[in-house]
Amino acid sequence: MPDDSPSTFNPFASAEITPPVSSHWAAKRELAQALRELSNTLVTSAPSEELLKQASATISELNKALANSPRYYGSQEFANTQEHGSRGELNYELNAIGGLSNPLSPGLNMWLEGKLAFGKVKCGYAYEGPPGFVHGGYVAAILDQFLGMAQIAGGQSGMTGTLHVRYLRPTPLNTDLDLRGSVDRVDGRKTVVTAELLANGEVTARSEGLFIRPSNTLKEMFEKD
Ligand SMILES: CCCCCCCCCCCCCC(=O)SCCNC(=O)CCNC(=O)[C@H](O)C(C)(C)COP(=O)(O)OP(=O)(O)OC[C@H]1O[C@@H](n2cnc3c(N)ncnc32)[C@H](O)[C@@H]1OP(=O)(O)O
Repeated sequence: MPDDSPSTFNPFASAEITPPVSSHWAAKRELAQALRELSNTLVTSAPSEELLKQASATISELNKALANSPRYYGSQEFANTQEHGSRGELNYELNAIGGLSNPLSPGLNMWLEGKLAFGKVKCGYAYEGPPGFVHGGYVAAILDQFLGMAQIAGGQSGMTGTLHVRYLRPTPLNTDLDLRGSVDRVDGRKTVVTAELLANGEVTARSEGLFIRPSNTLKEMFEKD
């Protein structure tokens, strides 16, 4: 069973995308990207009703075929198989905001340069809130995930206790967005991290997160009996 021992896997050492652990996960990344493209097409097109119904039927068939394979519910269950990589590797694939094998994730890429954290992401039309702009919930989620990675520079990692976001201006869709952040202070199990989200060099949102290293172990928190 996985334990709390530190993993050597570190996808945040550079801006390079870390390769998948196996050809299986390479294929999953490809399918996730195809599904992202499908989502983008669905929310930006007006096909005939007939074509829409045909697409639903085709996709339902595909879903049935995929569902008829071994199933693992969540990254912990995948990790327990010991055939799909470590918990860290699986989080890198399946995470809701950064996971390359998760079609709902906008694919946030993040890394550390010394004590400074950097990130890049682009949100297509499926992430629209105000017309032409990224939904504020996604902005907050992207910042949360980014702050959660940046806290590593403080020497520990924990769960988000509080997240504060100040939305300065709307964040545009289909635009390369940059993130930068750093640890403000560490106080016992608490780490306070700040970050900015930028579009075309302008800050669109500023945030501060308080991360708390839990009193219980990862095993207690994430592994079911
Ligand atoms: C190593 C662990 C790694 C975890 C995975 C890392 C993944 C990172 C990915 C990140 C990206 C993804 C991000 C996500 O999506 S993370 C998902 C969103 N966050 C959560 O679901 C967190 C849910 N909450 C908890 O699990 C626990 O309550 C935590 C772990 C937060 C604390 O439970 P614990 O039992 O350990 O705490 P304690 O009672 O001993 O209190 C300790 C101190 O903290 C203070 N306090 C407590 N709660 C809060 C609060 N909410 N705000 C402000 N302060 C709070 C408390 O007053 C006390 O202060 P003091 O009296 O000492 O001054």
